[in-house]
Amino acid sequence: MPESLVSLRGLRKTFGEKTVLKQIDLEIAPQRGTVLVGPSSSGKSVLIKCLLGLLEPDGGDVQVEGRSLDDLSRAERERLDDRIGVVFQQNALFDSLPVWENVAFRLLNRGEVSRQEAREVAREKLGLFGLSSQVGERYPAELSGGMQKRVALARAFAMNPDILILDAPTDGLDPIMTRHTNSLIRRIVQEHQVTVFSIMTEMSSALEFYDDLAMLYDGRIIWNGSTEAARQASESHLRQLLEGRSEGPIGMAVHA
Ligand SMILES: Nc1ncnc2c1ncn2[C@@H]1O[C@H](COP(=O)(O)OP(=O)(O)OP(=O)(O)O)[C@@H](O)[C@H]1O
Repeated sequence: MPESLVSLRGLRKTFGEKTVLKQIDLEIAPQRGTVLVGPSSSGKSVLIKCLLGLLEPDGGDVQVEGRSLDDLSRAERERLDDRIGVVFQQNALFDSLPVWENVAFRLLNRGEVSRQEAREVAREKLGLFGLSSQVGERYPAELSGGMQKRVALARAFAMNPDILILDAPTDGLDPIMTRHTNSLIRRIVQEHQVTVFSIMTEMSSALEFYDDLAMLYDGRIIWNGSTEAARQASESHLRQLLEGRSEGPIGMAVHA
């Protein structure tokens, strides 16, 4: 097994005058859960979008299984996309489609299963997140924020991905659903050899449910190691974030 599934090498991303990612070097181990933490506006979502190829980095490279994303043919890229389940921070559901079609979107697009089979997959995946098949017939705009998040999670699982990329997958969920979702993700990593890379804003869940932790600060990964080591780490930025203290080296001001 390779030591890392995804490698980010010297990744840089600038918007106008603002360099959000200065130099990102990170190895994401296969079949483990890695959590990305960092203060608000530190560039976590930008990092994930660069990793997914949704934003073009200004420098550096993203490699999956030792191959640069830039070198993949269109067909290889599509095959890779089929292996990746994604939850975006804002869920990114299609308002014009009923929930079940949102969940089964990729399956339907592939055209390899009937609508009936796709509907059945959607029903099963919605069920994983406590949503009934009646919810499947409704439209995203009719659902609460927490329900929309569950739909986005169900969609991420629809293709039985072996890589899950999650941007704040439990934000907006109640504590019961948060725990259920975190446990489910954990179980899936363990039982199905899935690799998870997830942004988390809730530090106790980050430490409890993930194997490895990387902290993004000032455009760089300033700490990276096991969550077990993170609990004991003395690095001052990481300690402040984990303990949620306002005093410390991380300021609270955010500049647009
Ligand atoms: N498309 C864009 N154009 C211009 N600036 C952007 C763009 N996307 C992100 N940014 C800026 O990049 C910075 C990092 O944003 P990002 O959403 O990655 O932060 P984050 O760490 O995910 O924050 P949070 O935890 O608050 O969601 C912010 O200052 C944001 O305004």
